Amino acid sequence: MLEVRNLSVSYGKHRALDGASLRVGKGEIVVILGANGAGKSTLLKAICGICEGHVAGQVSLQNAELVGEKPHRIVEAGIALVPEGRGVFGDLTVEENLTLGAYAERARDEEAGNLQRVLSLFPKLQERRKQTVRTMSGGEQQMVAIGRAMMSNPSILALDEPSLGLSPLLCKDLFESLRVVKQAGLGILLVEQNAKQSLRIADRGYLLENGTIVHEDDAERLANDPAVQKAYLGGSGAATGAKRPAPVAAPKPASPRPASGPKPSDIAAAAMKSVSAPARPVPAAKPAAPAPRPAPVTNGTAPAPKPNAPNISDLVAKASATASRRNGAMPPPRAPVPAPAPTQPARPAQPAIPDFASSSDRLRAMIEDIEAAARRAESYKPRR
Ligand SMILES: Nc1ncnc2c1ncn2[C@@H]1O[C@H](COP(=O)(O)OP(=O)(O)OP(=O)(O)O)[C@@H](O)[C@H]1O
Repeated sequence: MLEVRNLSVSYGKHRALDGASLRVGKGEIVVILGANGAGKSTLLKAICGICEGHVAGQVSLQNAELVGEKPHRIVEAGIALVPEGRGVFGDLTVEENLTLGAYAERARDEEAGNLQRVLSLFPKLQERRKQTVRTMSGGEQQMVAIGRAMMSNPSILALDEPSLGLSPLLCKDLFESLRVVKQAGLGILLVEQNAKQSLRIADRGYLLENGTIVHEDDAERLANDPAVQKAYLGGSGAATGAKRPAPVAAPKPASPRPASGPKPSDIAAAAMKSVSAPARPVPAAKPAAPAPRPAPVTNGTAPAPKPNAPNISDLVAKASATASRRNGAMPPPRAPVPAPAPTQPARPAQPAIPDFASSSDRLRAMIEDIEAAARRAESYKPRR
């Protein structure tokens, strides 16, 4: 029914999909497995006419050629996409989202019937018809997205990682729902990282590696194939349930900041490095003696920074505490606590004013200045 032949996509010079061929029959679930960046989303986007890259090859549905067609023509032809990230309209109700899905001409005459079909498929949506979608859970929103796609009365439903971000329980529900959708006679093209569960409901599967389909088989054989188990199911016993299901690759981070990113202290240090010089001249009133400047101490137990190796994390924490004090209740002013005298006599070469060549010194000096100003402000009494 859906036939993809020799489909290739390039983003500039980057070949993201290379001669992919596949088919999806009526009432069949076909899963595409592949690691991050393998080209799975690109494949779906190219089929649905929304790919930003250059697309070559053939996509046909019931013998109608679709490559080069506008996305809405492809929806009219009978392919509906549930995009990664769902794309629901958060400020609209469930019913409004579903109704929008019936925009295609092929769906308009059967809008009422399709709505009933979707609501009986997802009873929760029936209960929540009037609920604003953004107030729903991730799993419920995913149901809205699938329901909305089904409202276009498609013959092929393409889903891009629908289980992403769902709890294991909701995943189970989702895959069960897809089984019901299949029973309604739709063909399903499913891109998934959850290999174990998707192979359980799928009829066939394709393995996509670096833009190339490297293997095709029926789902049961794929699930029992030791190579597939090793690459996609987390070990040899996974298909029998003996091992924890593993995604094809590391799951996408929920937040845009990678867990392994730079530490706040590294970011602070890098930011300070970009400051080429102190923002203002060093005040002349600063003590000229070689003794270290009084250390700003936010409480009696805070360690005074070591003259030569201040800890950036401590400084950042102090700066943050200063800011909190300013925003919240002001504690009674504290007298500045002098730093302990250096254990060794200060060397003449050591400047009285910190050497601003070091970014951490600059940061420390700025914080000290800010704290000194805050102390002056706290103890300021206007003359009558
Ligand atoms: N719009 C784009 N412009 C340039 N390169 C892109 C674009 N979209 C995708 N790519 C690149 O094409 C390759 C395949 O990306 P694609 O999103 O299809 O992979 P994927 O298998 O869906 O990955 P994931 O599982 O992480 O979503 C990647 O190298 C990606 O960086």
